[in-house]
Amino acid sequence: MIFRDRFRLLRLLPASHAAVLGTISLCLAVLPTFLALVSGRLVAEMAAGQAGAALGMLAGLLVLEGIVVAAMEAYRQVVVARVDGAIRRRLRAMAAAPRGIAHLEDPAYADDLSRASNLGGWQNLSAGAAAVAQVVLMSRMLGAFLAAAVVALHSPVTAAVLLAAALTIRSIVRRQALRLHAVVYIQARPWRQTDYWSEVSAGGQAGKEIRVFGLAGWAVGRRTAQARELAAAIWRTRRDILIHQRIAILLSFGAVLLASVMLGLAAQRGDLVTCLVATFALLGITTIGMEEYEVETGLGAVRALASLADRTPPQPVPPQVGPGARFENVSFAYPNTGSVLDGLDLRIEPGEVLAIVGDNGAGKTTMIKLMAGLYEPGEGRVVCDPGRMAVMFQDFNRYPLTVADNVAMGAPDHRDDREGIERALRRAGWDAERLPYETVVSRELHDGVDLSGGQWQRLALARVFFAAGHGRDLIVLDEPTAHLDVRAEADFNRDVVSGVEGATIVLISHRLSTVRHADRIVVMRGGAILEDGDHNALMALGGHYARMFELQASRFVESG
Ligand SMILES: Nc1ncnc2c1ncn2[C@@H]1O[C@H](COP(=O)(O)OP(=O)(O)OP(=O)(O)O)[C@@H](O)[C@H]1O
Repeated sequence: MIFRDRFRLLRLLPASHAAVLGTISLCLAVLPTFLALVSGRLVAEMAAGQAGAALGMLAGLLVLEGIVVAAMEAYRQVVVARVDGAIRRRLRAMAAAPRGIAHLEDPAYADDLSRASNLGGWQNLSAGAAAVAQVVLMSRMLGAFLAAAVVALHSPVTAAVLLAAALTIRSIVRRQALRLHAVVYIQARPWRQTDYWSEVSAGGQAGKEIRVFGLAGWAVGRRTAQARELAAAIWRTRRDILIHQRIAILLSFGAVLLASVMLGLAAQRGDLVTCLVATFALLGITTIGMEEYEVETGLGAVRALASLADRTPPQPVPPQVGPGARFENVSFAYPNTGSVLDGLDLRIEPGEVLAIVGDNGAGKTTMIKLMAGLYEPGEGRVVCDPGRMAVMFQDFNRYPLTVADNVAMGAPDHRDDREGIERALRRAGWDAERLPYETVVSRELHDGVDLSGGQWQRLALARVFFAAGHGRDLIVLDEPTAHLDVRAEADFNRDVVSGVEGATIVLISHRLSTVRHADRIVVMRGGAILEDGDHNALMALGGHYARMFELQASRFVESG
């Protein structure tokens, strides 16, 4: 297990980087031994009154050591950034690959995602740093063995004792690193919550409500309290580890004592080389803790990455079905909800304008998500080709780009089709005089402007029209007129509902004036279809739709 994990770490390093890194860290690991040998020789030469070659070699080695240390520091940063960058790219690709989004809403998946992507952040779970540390660690172990071998030439017993002390200290340090890491690792979820409160208290998104309700102090306080609690667990473990350093300290002390005794004996025998080598070997082992900690913490990111890769759902082949769509006895529930759709049967005929209405939470948006393949049904079958769909969700995306680029997102391969973009915008009723097509729509970006709710909605509609212009013939609009004024809603009914030829249109709306001209209206309740027919038929039926329509109409009569 340990070896497999560590091997995994090494495999993160591109071969060329691993070779250079291995060479540099090997130099760093063996240089102390050579320095010791040359120093010993220098002393011997000085004693014989003929210092010369050794002095030059020592100076050369010291310069070399300086260069290698500086090279290691610079190169280390390059490799860490490269490995962590590659992992981030892999994570993004892995998270974006599945057609569905169920995995993104799974808290355990989100935990691993933040463990694997919080590279070098507060948790210091940097896989790159761990991979580098693993190479350094191996080189240092090799260096320690080399030093011990030189010591063994003079005193095998001393070499064995020093080596045993080194390995024991290493194993103690490793266990301590593991303990500390375990505390950090389980904190992925609470730290995500803490990040949320940071964003709420200081970010722009929630700023309006935070000010209106005077929540700033409360949000900052909540973030601080949570962060303190999490940090306290780490500090408790650190303190505990510090208190339990006895054995490591005793061992180090014993090893130093042994080296000192050797120093005395060696000095008496004039055998200074041995004691110098022993001292350097000791110095090598006492600083092994940092790498151990980096390896253990970085392994957390690597394990999370492996677990994400294992859980990435297999990719179903997108169905190549004709226009329209079908729900065949479909039942569906989200992980923590009861049944949302219950044995739903619905046929959406090619070329028809179908409206779906129903109370809040009736399952209308869920139907769209199933059609788009964002979730798989629990039972039954949804026959629909997501590749033919152009969807405007209620919470459509607001890209911090220009007006034209926002539209182009509907068919990114055709972003050069300026004419098509402008046509789509005109059809969505865009006021190009007030907001030219090159206006950047983002309040965060320099020179950007924010849009009103209705303007954003027109932009999202234009995106769908642009997609439809490039071959998407199943248009789905979830609450397309929610933010539009009355005149714009009337234009919408004229231009969209009756103006699109050949395409199938699915409209979801609580505004019954938006859907009354649809070819067919289905009324959803409790995850199943309650009523089905056109406006006149449903009015004649005098059921749920008729009551909702009369209620909305009477409100206009009263206020008019
Ligand atoms: N991602 C989700 N995870 C868990 N439950 C969800 C999720 N999305 C929706 N639900 C639940 O599924 C039910 C149906 O939601 P859905 O959005 O489909 O309703 P809707 O008919 O579109 O409602 P509305 O008219 O309010 O937009 C709701 O009870 C909601 O709580």
